[in-house]
Amino acid sequence: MAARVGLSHALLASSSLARNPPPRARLLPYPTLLPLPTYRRSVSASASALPSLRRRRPFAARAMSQPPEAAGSPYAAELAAAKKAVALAARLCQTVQQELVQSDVQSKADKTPVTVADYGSQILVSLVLNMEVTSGSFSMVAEEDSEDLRKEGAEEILEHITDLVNETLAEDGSFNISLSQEGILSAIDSGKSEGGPSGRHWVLDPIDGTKGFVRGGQYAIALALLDEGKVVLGVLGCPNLPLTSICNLNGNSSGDQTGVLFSATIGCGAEVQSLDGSPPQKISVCSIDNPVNASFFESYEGAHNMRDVTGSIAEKLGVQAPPVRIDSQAKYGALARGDGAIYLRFPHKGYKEKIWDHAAGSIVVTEAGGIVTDASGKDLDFSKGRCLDDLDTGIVATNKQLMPSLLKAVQEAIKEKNQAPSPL
Ligand SMILES: Nc1ncnc2c1ncn2[C@@H]1O[C@H](COP(=O)(O)O)[C@@H](OP(=O)(O)O)[C@H]1O
Ligand SMILES: [Mg+2]
Ligand SMILES: [Mg+2]
Ligand SMILES: [Mg+2]
Repeated sequence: MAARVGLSHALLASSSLARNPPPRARLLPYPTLLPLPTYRRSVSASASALPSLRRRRPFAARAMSQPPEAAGSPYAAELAAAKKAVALAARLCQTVQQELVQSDVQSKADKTPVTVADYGSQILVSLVLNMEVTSGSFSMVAEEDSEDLRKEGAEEILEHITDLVNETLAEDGSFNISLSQEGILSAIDSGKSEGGPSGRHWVLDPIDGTKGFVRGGQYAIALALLDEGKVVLGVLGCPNLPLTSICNLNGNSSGDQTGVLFSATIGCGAEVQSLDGSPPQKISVCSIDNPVNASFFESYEGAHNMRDVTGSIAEKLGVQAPPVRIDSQAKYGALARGDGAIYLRFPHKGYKEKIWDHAAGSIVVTEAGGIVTDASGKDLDFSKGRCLDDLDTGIVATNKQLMPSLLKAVQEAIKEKNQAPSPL
């Protein structure tokens, strides 16, 4: 286990923390200083296998530290820190996606992909939250851990991640700090909390939609705060999502400006702004009340959804438009700003939903006036640990007008599926 090592006085003297000292500085729970002054990453190959991505303005972590619009809310400081953390992580993800090579993508024990950017994003979010939120103890439930990076043969990828993180920190300039490889591993493992019903826990999906990220499609950096088992704050960074509606694009970015940050605090509404720091604007779900006019979102990945169930629900409701298939919690964000009317998610039997796949997205939708429940109409319970344990079958999200007829259609479709003879 990594020793708790604080920031050295020399480092503090030249850092932004020294200029604006927090009332009670918390020691970083992991060693931070690099043994060497700088690393430079050699970018070796082009991402020829990926669709080309335009170079864009870097996202502005600094711009996110403007006075929080939820000022007066008990979570104003946490919201400002969360936005800053997500914007910085988005910057790293964007850089990696533009230059992604095969060796940047690894396969985890459960056969799902993880990339250097998933790790890099988790490290940066952990670091920024530790630096910016100095009250109370730090607990984070996050998707990734360092186990594979500690194995023999992982030295090169660990060095690559270390370089990426330190270069992102240096380019941003908000934090005069760099991490050693041990600091990198410890920062990843600061996300090992089990969460639960008491106290405060950050919930992080450093890249939601890793498959979309690797494909050059949609993905999200999803960060939420649980307080006494309830989601009280959520931030979704969607670097490839157009600033205007995604409706009818089937997940592809248009020529419009992309890079969207959704945020919500309990009781304060939901907002959207560009990831490079435009002023936030209030958003709300659509007001459609006739399902015939509704459009619905579902996963891009067919294996993440029972499409016979979602197809049957759409048919029962009379939905005419084809589903809009996009990766990640960008679906929740798009729903929250009214790009579509319904989000359906019915994983195959046996799959356990993780809290980091829904915490940030669900509060963005509910604070935008929508409802998110399971198939029986029950609220999602984020207090049970790392998984959504009590979930009945699937997740549905829509506006208040459509929810009663949607739940009826969902329950009928599930009943019919359960009664149908199973294929041999
Ligand atoms: N078989 C499966 N069924 C449902 N969800 C799955 C799945 N395998 C992986 N997932 C989850 O689906 C998430 C992506 O959601 P979406 O389908 O909406 O894009 C993944 O998040 P990560 O990419 O963070 O691992 C992962 O947690
Ligand atoms: Mg994953
Ligand atoms: Mg995820
Ligand atoms: Mg993920």
